[in-house]
Amino acid sequence: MEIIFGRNKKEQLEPVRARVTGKIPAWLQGILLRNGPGMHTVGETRYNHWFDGLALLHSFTIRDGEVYYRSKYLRSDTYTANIEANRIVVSEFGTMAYPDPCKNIFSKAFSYLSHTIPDFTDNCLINIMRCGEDFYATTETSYIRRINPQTLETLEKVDFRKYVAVNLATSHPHYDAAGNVLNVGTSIVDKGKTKYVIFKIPAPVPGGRKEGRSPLKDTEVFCSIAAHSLLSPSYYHSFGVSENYIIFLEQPFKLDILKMATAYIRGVSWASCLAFHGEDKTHIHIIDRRTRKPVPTKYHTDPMVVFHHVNAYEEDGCLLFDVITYEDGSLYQLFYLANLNEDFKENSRLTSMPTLKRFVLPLHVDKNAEVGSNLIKLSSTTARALKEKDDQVYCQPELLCEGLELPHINYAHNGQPYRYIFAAGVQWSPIPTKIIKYDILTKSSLTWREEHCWPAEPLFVPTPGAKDEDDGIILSAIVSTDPQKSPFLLVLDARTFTELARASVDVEMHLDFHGLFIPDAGRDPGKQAPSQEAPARAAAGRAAPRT
Ligand SMILES: CC1=C(/C=C/C(C)=C/C=C/C(C)=C/C=O)C(C)(C)CCC1
Ligand SMILES: [Fe+2]
Repeated sequence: MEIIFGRNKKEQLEPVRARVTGKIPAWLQGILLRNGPGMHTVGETRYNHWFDGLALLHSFTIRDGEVYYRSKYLRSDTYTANIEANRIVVSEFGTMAYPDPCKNIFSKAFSYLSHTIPDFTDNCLINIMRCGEDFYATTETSYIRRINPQTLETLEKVDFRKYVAVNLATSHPHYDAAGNVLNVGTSIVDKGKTKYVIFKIPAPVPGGRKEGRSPLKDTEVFCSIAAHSLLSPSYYHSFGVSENYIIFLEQPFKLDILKMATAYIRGVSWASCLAFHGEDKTHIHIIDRRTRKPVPTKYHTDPMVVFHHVNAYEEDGCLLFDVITYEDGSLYQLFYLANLNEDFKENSRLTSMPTLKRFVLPLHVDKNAEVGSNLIKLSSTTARALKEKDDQVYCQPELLCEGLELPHINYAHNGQPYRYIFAAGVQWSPIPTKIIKYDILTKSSLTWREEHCWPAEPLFVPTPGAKDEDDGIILSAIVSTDPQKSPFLLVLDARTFTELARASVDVEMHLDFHGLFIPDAGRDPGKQAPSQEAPARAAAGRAAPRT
């Protein structure tokens, strides 16, 4: 584990050609662009948590059967300030930093007494967001950094707060067919209110970037949801969308705002301000995308913690959504770097297994239905929704499968009926050891694994003209802890899970979090697909600009 978490990774600025074994399909042309932490120490100082590490972008450029790899640290203001000071001077999720107060790194950074919520880091290490022709590295604060997907250079810093009142925003936006981006963020005690804000970044005007127009300027509030508690909004990492609805889980895993406001003077991290409240329920908020208003029914379920939504769709007057759930908030505790060492097996044991669950909500509740009756009549599921008094519905999910994380689907089916989930497989620890294809219909799965190999989130890329949901390939960057084995890009046939090719590189590669595939211009694998009409397709499949 030392190889993965202990060392700072070197950048690979010059593209290095990979050794390809097997055959990469000729149609697969583009860039797999990914993000994750690569530097865990600066000078003599070290971060406490894996999610604190400085963002290292890396990419696999796939062209005519060849693969080129490169990596580059995101030149965030956080990175620059740390490197200049030769120590950690900006606080991250699990590490509170104490900079020289004379050096003001961020404008409002340390005016803790006048601002309840401090300015957060721009170390955007979690994912890549696509916004028209632009790509951004993202994290969960209000900052995103535009990047050049070809050279991995860092471009401007964008603060969502300039356009919409959010202090935090997820790293898992959704895209629709028109190229609009939908995301959700938390607005903390703004005008005496704490709310969750669903916001939309409209599809950019074609050619707008050339005129210096950023689509972010047109960001608008889609809908907002008042938080149940002013001083303890929920933490969330993603949300769900179906064709007509948005699903937002207000879960009992909460940020304590008063603790956050005093964290700096108390010498504790942001992570210590997050807590699971097993005594509270999970509120399920459903927004109608057509009216931009919450539906009148109040849905709730037992306390749980969800990081990743998988998908959602509507069927026979019901809204179905699939999420990976935990029984408590212990997952993030397992990623303290002190645990990710030789005693990893003992220190990082999962106490709550990630469990794929299907929730089914009745969209129209019969006023005359008896209290206590099950409102779900679908034969395909055992999920239940029990009528309670005062328009309330208590949801009992169907348990589908255990041990899945970092789920991915064929995005043409986002918000639509679907059958397959591609995911990383975890066993006793939260670090994935396999890649899984789970078939929701047959409840069976296919697995890829190899000794000493640690796979990243698998991404699905459809074959051009594909008719079937699983007609395509799976891409996953694999890190190896066997010194004899180089890291590689794995290409699997998504249908059979057989290996089509691997592209090995003799470089240090980091275990990443999330990313996307940018098909080459004119070679959009989704373009000819019949399922093209599915609402979410276009934005996910549009080609990258050439610079
Ligand atoms: C800095 C910071 C945060 C950072 C959270 C991060 C960095 C979460 C990473 C999650 C990952 C990587 C999940 C993987 O699936 C909070 C808690 C939002 C709020 C306070 C400031
Ligand atoms: Fe995630």
